[in-house]
Order: sequence, then structure tokens, then C-alpha cells
Amino acid sequence: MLRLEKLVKTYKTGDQALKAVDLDVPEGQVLALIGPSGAGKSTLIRCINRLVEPTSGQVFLGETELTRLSSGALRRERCRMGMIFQEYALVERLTVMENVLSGRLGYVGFWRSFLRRFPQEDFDEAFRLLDRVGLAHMADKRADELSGGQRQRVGICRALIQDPAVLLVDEPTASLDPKTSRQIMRLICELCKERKLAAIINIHDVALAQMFVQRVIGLRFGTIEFDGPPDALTPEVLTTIYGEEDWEATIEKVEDENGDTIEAAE
Ligand SMILES: Nc1ncnc2c1ncn2[C@@H]1O[C@H](COP(=O)(O)OP(=O)(O)OP(=O)(O)O)[C@@H](O)[C@H]1O
Repeated sequence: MLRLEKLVKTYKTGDQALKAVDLDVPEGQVLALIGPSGAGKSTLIRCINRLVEPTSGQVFLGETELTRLSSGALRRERCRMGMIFQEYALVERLTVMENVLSGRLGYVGFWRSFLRRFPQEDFDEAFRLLDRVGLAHMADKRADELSGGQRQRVGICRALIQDPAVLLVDEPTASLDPKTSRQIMRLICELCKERKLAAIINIHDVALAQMFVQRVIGLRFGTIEFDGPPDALTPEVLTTIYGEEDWEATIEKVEDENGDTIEAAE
């Protein structure tokens, strides 16, 4: 469904962030991208929707080669890729509802969106999504009145109202406390399952990744060092990805938000 072939990114500074990365993500698969700081995780995510322009290689979304598209065609294809950011990227002075509806901007004509005249079905869908993430009662609140966890839920609704084929998620929990982080990861993974949506989640927290995803990709120096199920992430594998460290503490059992003990993703 999403396919990267020999994807290379070399920044102007000479930094080789991605070295010929091959990756195939089937429909409906949620995968976590882990690796040390500077491994190339954000670059990989951003090369997919060309927020960062790849140096060479190809990216396919279904049959469409994204790396060949002109800027107009790319704008249209970006509607099929929902993005969720670490810092939420909400418009602070707009309401929750308006922030969610902004996910439709790629579909609604310029003047209609400028005047914020979205079709009724967009409002209905925004309400359904807000209800699904537990925020229907906050639709009229301003974004700057929300907590971090609530903001990220709005960010999730904004990505989903695009009706994307794939979600690109860049450190969704980095600004959240541990309990809220688990709730947000669970929500993202549940929504992907409900919608048969593929997702690539760039995440620093290995234990959190292991709890929720079916597949983990370990990146190091712009190269895939590990590709497998979460329970195959042994201390030896983690050492290959991150270097020498005491990993026993990292892959210890983790408590979920109900206080239940979880070892890895089901
Ligand atoms: N805009 C840029 N210009 C030059 N070099 C960059 C740029 N962005 C990233 N890099 C370099 O590319 C490499 C990969 O960076 P990237 O941010 O993709 O890694 P990451 O795995 O997401 O790191 P982190 O977990 O710290 O966010 C690093 O060496 C980084 O310094």
C-alpha cells in the first residue's frame, strides 16, 4: 500500500539522514519507527509526504508514485496522508471544531474554506470524530484552552477527517505524561484498526511501541537495522539499534492506564 524504494536523503549540510531505505507497509498495518536521536526517523516520515524532498529513490502510495508528482498533484495526494505532530500544530485562537474542519481544506474550495463555509456533512463527520475521541462537548472551546492530551485528540480528528489512506505520526506522545501517552497511543491504534488504516508512528518510547503495534522498524544512521514483531526486540537487538545500554529496564513489564500489567502488543 505504501512502499519506499531506495529512499535517500542527504541534507545540504552533507548529513546522510536516509541511506537507500526500502520499506513496504501493507494496508491496515500500524508500525512503530524507533531509533536513537538523529537516526533519520523524522526525515523518513517527512520524505513520504515530501515535506522534506528526498534526494533519490521512490515513494509509492498505492499505484501513485509520490516522488514524481508536480506540486499541484502532490497537494491533492497529501489529502490521502494524514499527519499527526508532536506539538499538535493546532491554530490556537480557533475552536476545536474549526481545527478539526481545517483537515478538510484540501477538499473544500478556497473561498468556501476562507469563509469557513464547510458542507454540513463535514460538520457531521467532525462531530462524530470528536464524539469518538471523547471531545464532543468541547467542540466550541478554543484550542488554547485544552490540555496536551485533548489537543492531541483534536490533532487526531483533524488527520482523520481527511479520510486518509495512511497516517504519518511524528512523536505523538513526546509532550505528554506517561498515562496520557498510553491513552493517545491506544486511541491511534484503535482508530487505525476500526478504519483499516495503515500508520507509521515515529516514537522514542520503546516500551510504549511494544505495547500497541504489530511491527517495529529500528532505524540507525539512516539504515533499517531491525524489522519485526515487538516481542522480537531483545536486549541484543536494542543494542544493535541504540548501542550499549542496560535494556532490561526498558523492556520490563509496563502497567497500562488501568493498572493492568502488559508485556507487548497483542
Ligand atoms: N534540516 C536539516 N538540515 C540538515 N541536517 C538535518 C536536517 N534535519 C535533520 N538533519 C540531520 O539528519 C539526521 C537525521 O535527523 P532526523 O531528525 O531525521 O532524526 P530523528 O531520528 O528523527 O531524530 P530525533 O529522534 O532526535 O528527532 C541527523 O543527522 C540530523 O542532524
